[in-house]
Amino acid sequence: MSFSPVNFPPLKNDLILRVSRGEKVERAPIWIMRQAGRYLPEFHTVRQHHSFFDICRTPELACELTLQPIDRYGPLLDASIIFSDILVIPQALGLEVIMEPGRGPVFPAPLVTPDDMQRLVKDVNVDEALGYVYKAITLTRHRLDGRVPLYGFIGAPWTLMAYMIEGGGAKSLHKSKSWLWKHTEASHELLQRITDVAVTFLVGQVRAGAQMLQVFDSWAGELSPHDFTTYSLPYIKQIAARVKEELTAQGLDQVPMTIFAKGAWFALEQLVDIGYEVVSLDWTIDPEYARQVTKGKVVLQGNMDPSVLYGGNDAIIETATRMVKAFGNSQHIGNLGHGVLPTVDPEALKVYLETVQRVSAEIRQ
Ligand SMILES: Cc1c2[nH]c(c1CCC(=O)O)Cc1[nH]c(c(CCC(=O)O)c1C)Cc1[nH]c(c(CCC(=O)O)c1C)Cc1[nH]c(c(CCC(=O)O)c1C)C2
Repeated sequence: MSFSPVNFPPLKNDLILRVSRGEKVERAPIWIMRQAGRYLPEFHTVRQHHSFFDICRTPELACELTLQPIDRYGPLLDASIIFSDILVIPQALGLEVIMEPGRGPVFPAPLVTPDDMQRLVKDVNVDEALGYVYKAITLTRHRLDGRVPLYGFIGAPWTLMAYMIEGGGAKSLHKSKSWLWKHTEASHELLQRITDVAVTFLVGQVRAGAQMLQVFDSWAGELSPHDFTTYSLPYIKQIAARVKEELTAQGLDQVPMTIFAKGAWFALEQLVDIGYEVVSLDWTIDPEYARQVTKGKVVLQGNMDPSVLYGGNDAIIETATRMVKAFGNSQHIGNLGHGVLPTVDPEALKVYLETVQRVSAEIRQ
């Protein structure tokens, strides 16, 4: 069945959109990074029969997995995020990525020297290469039936550059970081090429039906403050500005944008001024400190340590309550400080969702 990105069912829960616009709301909305994924038994049932990237490329399957946590947790989740991966951009740029069981994503032929950039596709036709994500988004908007809004997302240029050079997840990023100093010009060229694809891709996701956008700079905290300011910040700033311009140019409505620069606590003051409505925090940042630094200029998202979900219900309730109170009745979107881990008990996550919704409502009364 094919669907068009028109006549979407009316939204029944717009809490997260209202808080992102800076409106006062009755409680904190909540969603979870990686809420569709390996901790859910229903994910493994589908995954047994299909490879990871086949699922991403098959709108029916990507839609099904996106809906799994929404079906399971019902009103305890206030947003959905399209099932895909940040590594679809390197694929669109011409690099092969395979998902190895137990190991995660692997690039059989990563970029080793700047000469390897010749292997990248020059003028990527983003809408053609990643049109399968758009189709999954459009289908999911219809199937969600307005239950919650749908996020689109990308990986930030620095994080994607690091994957493209390291060839997958890595303990230290010395290969990709060495480019920054040895091949400075080529690094900027690579970051710019990723940025150009990212802008078109995000706008395409909104055209297809995405109602919010998140940029994952998962490896931001691997950079020194100076290098983050030089090699990440200008590009994530450019992305926010150009997406907004392009949405207007194409006659599309603006959507709230979130930046998650994991580990970049040192850059918090800069992150509020680069065009994102929401700044997502990892658990190493104290919410009260974040409120002081950001001065109400952005909505804050986060940020319990995902490992607390292994600590038993008492610890989850106590930690979540403390966190919600520390964010206060300011503009807050509940989430974890990073993605939910693959071996978490889905019932433990439920306790977290319930606690954030309940306590955030209580403190707003
Ligand atoms: C947003 C998202 C991502 N991946 C997936 C989603 C789906 C939507 C959701 O959040 O529910 C599915 C998603 N992506 C993946 C899986 C597991 C695939 C499987 O084995 O079945 C799922 C469900 C595979 C994947 N993809 C990636 C890894 C990490 C590897 C490493 O650095 O060691 C892994 C393990 C790269 C990746 N992918 C993503 C990030 C950014 C968030 C983060 O920092 O965690 C990153 C770094 C983003």
